[in-house]
Amino acid sequence: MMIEADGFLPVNLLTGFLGSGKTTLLKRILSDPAFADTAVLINEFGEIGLDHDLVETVDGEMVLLRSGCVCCTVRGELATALKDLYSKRERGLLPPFRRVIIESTGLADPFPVLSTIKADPVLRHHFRAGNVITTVDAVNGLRQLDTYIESNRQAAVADRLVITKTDLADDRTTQALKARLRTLNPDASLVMATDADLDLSSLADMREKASLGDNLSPSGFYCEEWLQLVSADGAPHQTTISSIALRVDRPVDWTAFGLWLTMLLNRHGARVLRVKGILNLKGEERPVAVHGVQHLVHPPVHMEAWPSEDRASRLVFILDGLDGALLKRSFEAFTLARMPPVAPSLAAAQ
Ligand SMILES: Nc1nc2c(ncn2[C@@H]2O[C@H](COP(=O)(O)OP(=O)(O)OP(=O)(O)O)[C@@H](O)[C@H]2O)c(=O)[nH]1
Repeated sequence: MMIEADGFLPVNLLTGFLGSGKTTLLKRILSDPAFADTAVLINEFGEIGLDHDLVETVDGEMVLLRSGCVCCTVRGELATALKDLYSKRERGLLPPFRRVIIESTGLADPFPVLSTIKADPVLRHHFRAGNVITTVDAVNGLRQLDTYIESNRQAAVADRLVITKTDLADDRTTQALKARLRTLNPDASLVMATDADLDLSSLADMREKASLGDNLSPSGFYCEEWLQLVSADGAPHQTTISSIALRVDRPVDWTAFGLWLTMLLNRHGARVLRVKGILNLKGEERPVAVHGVQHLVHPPVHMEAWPSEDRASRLVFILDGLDGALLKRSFEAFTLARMPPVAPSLAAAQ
């Protein structure tokens, strides 16, 4: 089946620092009927694909969601993923989606993503830059802007700034964050994720356009200029960021795990940029999703079902200046010590 008279499909970029609420916003977007006919590309950071696992409706690398969206994981180059998507659309293997949303990783520099479309001769015949939607966490946002250049870049190139977690932050902090964002990016519209009246469709560039004249969005125009500005003297410097994935095959004791995580974040929260995972807890049929961002631990969420056959507990940590190998040893010592296969004294006697 061939698609008729295609225009240029807008590619919207959903970005924002680690744990700032990109996936949470994306889930809302995916369930909004206004976003039927949307293809969503999800990127991953870390050794195992937890982003992918944590979207409960996903099964495999490319799925059709009930809402009419196509959802895929980007494994290699973004340009390849976009071309693949377009070719499947043309061949009628996918519904004729009208727009794309890419969820970037929390540490992504938005500029290469935006320039991918402009730079690629094939892509620029089918796609155009849509909106950059940037989530900023009200609890951790100011500190992240002070410390990480990526956070500044993500905010500076945004067409839409979405402040999340205002329900967890005091009003003064939220106002200070707003003022800071306004200085970095006076033109973007600024909304609160918790606002009951938030019109999600106003965040993305929704329209397929027929003429090339429309083929440049403000972010496409101003991107390089802005990046130079926010990279100027006095801007935060890149630090040592690494990720570590942990895996435990035996069910985990929630109390032991909770204690270990609390101790870790009390002591090193500033250096634990993000922790997320899926846990197989002792005595629980369903998996539990855990999320933390620096000192903030979000309430654990019981998921409906395991997303795949794999029943192991899996955690990904993104660390700044903290030794992942040490963290792994501490986790293993702690969790294994609390759930020995046989009593240690018996094991020693054998
Ligand atoms: N209370 C509250 N929690 C939120 C809000 N937005 C997101 N969260 C929680 O913050 C945690 C991280 O949210 P995600 O949506 O996974 O963040 P993310 O930006 O996709 O994370 P990464 O992909 O790891 O960078 C989760 O536990 C969410 O439930 C909000 O507005 N209020």
